[in-house]
Amino acid sequence: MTEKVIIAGLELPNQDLDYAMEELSALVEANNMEATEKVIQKLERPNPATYFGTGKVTELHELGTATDVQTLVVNAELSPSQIRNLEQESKLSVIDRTGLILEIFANRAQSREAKLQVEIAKLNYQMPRLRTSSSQRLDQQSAGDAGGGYTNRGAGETKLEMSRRTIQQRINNLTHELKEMTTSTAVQRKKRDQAGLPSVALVGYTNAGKSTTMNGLVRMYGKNDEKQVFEKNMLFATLDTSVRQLTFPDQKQLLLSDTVGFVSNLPHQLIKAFRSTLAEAAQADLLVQVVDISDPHFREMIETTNETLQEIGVTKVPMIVAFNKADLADVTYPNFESTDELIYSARDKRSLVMLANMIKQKVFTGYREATFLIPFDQGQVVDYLNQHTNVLKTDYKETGTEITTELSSEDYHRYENYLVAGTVE
Ligand SMILES: Nc1nc2c(ncn2[C@@H]2O[C@H](COP(=O)(O)OP(=O)(O)OP(=O)(O)O)[C@@H](O)[C@H]2O)c(=O)[nH]1
Ligand SMILES: [Mg+2]
Repeated sequence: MTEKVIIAGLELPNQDLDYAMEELSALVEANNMEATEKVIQKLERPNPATYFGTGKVTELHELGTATDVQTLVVNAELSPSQIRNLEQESKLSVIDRTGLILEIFANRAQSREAKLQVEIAKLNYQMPRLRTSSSQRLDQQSAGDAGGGYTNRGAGETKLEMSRRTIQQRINNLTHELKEMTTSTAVQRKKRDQAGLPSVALVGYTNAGKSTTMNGLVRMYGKNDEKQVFEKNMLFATLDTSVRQLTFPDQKQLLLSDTVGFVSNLPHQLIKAFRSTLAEAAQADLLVQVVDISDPHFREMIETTNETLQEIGVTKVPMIVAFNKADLADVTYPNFESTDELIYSARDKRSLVMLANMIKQKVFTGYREATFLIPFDQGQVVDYLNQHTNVLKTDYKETGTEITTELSSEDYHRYENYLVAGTVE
């Protein structure tokens, strides 16, 4: 049964609380809960003790009793003492925004890497919050996994210190395990880089259609054995990075990656723990920011994505903004606004061709045409050029195979020795 909750937020100066509360409500739903009551208070600044003002806290307590709701979800990251005080005075079990997002991530994580990352983020969040029910909830979710036993309310101070030490130890162990795992991921990435293929990363707000776009492109340009990634109408369906190879009809190839989506104020514990997963975007030659143009708040979502990219240190990678789900909005598609902007639908083939062409135009800029004369005993070079470059013409001469082809500057330099005079720059 879905748990009913009260969502509550402070309207501080210069804040669009309406949108923040809508987002919070979607996050609540993503955590299998239902926001049946919404409470808002206008304040100059948060109350340091209970976040909300005293009168509002009483109101929350009464509302909980009247509607038989036991849980309060607050639209902010609260300090440990704020959670404790608010729980005591409202008699409600309090979850803050960070705790909520951590719960969703914990429920979604499938791979060992994602599970480790979420667990580390959770422990870092719990550490200063021992004895509050927010951390208890998280603890119950992973009972037996996180060690347990350290969130007992009213535990003695010594026991608390001991628990903190145990948690720190566990964080260290998990971080070590994760590091070993990500080292092997980094090695894989290096191998891919050496293969010389450009890489493109899909980024954007959660549920924008990144995975659907990836699957569409893979269906059209992937090898037959390339697996589809998980796509679903829910927040944070994807928590792992997947990489797929695309080969276009002109033989040009690239690597496309799909990764975790963003939401505003993504908890810093998660950003830190997911650094290696998010690194895929930082290493890319091109970003495609997927935006759900059918959502009235798409502008805020772009803002959120750009802010998050900055926070993870992705500032210099060129980007195409791809406005998806045009079929649900009242706009013409596919339609490119400029070389950096496209309106499309990930479910539409013509759209995907257009997106692919825009991507190709950006990443294959260093490509050039050249003619090589390959001696007959160098068959492997002919094979390579046929498989990896866009061969335009093949002639058999007395001394070898003459091939005119379009190729990356890397490949050009690799076979420079075979260049036919006249094509050398
Ligand atoms: N109508 C319509 N639905 C779309 C389109 N693209 C994606 N969707 C739907 O939007 C939902 C989310 O798509 P995903 O591809 O899983 O989104 P995502 O960006 O990968 O989301 P996360 O992994 O959760 O961050 C799914 O139900 C898709 O079927 C589109 O062009 N039109
Ligand atoms: Mg996804």
